[in-house]
Amino acid sequence: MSGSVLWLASPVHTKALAIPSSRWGRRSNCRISSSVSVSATLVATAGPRSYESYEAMVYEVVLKQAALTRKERTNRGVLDESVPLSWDLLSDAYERCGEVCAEYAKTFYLGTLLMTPERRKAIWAIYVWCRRTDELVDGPNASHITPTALDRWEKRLDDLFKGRPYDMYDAALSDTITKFPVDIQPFKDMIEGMRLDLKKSRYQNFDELYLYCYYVAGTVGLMSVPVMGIAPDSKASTESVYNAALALGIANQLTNILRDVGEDARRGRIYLPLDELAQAGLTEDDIFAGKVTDKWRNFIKDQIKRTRMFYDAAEQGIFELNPQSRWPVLASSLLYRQILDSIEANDYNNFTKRAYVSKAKKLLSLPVAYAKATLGIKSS
Ligand SMILES: CC(C)=CCC/C(C)=C/CC/C(C)=C/CC/C(C)=C/[C@@H]1[C@@H](COP(=O)(O)OP(=O)(O)O)[C@]1(C)CC/C=C(\C)CC/C=C(\C)CCC=C(C)C
Ligand SMILES: [Mn+2]
Repeated sequence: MSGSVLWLASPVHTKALAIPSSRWGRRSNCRISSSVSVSATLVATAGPRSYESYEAMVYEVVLKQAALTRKERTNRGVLDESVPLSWDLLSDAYERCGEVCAEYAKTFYLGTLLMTPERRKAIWAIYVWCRRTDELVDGPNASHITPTALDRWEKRLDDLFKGRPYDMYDAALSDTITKFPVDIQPFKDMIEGMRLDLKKSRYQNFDELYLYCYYVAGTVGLMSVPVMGIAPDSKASTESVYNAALALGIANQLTNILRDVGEDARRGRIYLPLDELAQAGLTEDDIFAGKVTDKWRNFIKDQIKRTRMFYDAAEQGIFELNPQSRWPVLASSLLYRQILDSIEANDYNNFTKRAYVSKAKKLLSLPVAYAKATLGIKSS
């Protein structure tokens, strides 16, 4: 990781299932345990001070993003440097983003069709940038990706935010940021997550895992809210909506992690809090052995419980979004959440059985989400 490094104390969560934040309604028995280095990006965002947890640092990013939206900040100071694109080129660029989105995320793409054309195009552009970033470390060329390549990708990001896109997809995002108060920080933080992934394959506690989940998925929530918009009649604070967006990203990523335990272990990676693993009487070798025991079932039950708490925290916020933006978010949240049900149905064998949501269930989720979103039905 480049830049300065700040040392801080990270809390031990004596109650394994706690979501580590006073914002989630509790902060239990934090004890100072160990020192860990903090990302330069977050230090740059949050300033040179120490935090009791990574989660507290991420919260500062949330506050900053919410403040930017509240003031309806414009990125426009930079526009003088930009090369204007013809309307034809731009609409082509957005169309291609839509095609990529439809190809990789069909259900989500369908949902975006309900949004206003401006919003839908902007979400496609953000989606494509995120997908391309993820492909760098997860795609076919992933083994060739180095920190230098990520630095180059970040330089490209800086340029497109200054109105100097490299290609069509970048041009769409470059245009999007002139129309919506989207800030560069969550994009930079996602790249930081990819850097982290290149060098880290173990997470000592949930706070470390939380930071990773923020980088690669919570950031998506923060990028999306300025485009999706908050309902004009919403009484919720801007911060609470951003918190919900962050929570949904974290919930999605934790779900991915629980689904992919076996696959990740085969790549030598463990995205689970090692301290909680030890508390459950399990070791890394148990994961590599891939045996479903009662200890494992109990451990995964606890991880699922916490993940559902993040979904619950997110759901409230979905109803504060602009009405046309609610459906795709709710649909994707319902769909993703069902992966957890599937892990349970597989009797917690996430080593060799892939948890998935059947086509029929996916199809059923769409009208359910639509009804909930339009009638404002929140889960009990
Ligand atoms: C409606 C909606 C879901 C909008 C988000 C659109 C968008 C910009 C998505 C980008 C997703 C993406 C490509 C992220 C790159 C990193 C990554 C792959 C993260 C994982 C996604 C799942 O993808 P997949 O299953 O393909 O994973 P694999 O690569 O196969 O492992 C993530 C788990 C992150 C997804 C995170 C979100 C979709 C955030 C959702 C939050 C919001 C849209 C905010 C909603 C607002 C409120 C107030 C709740
Ligand atoms: Mn991926």
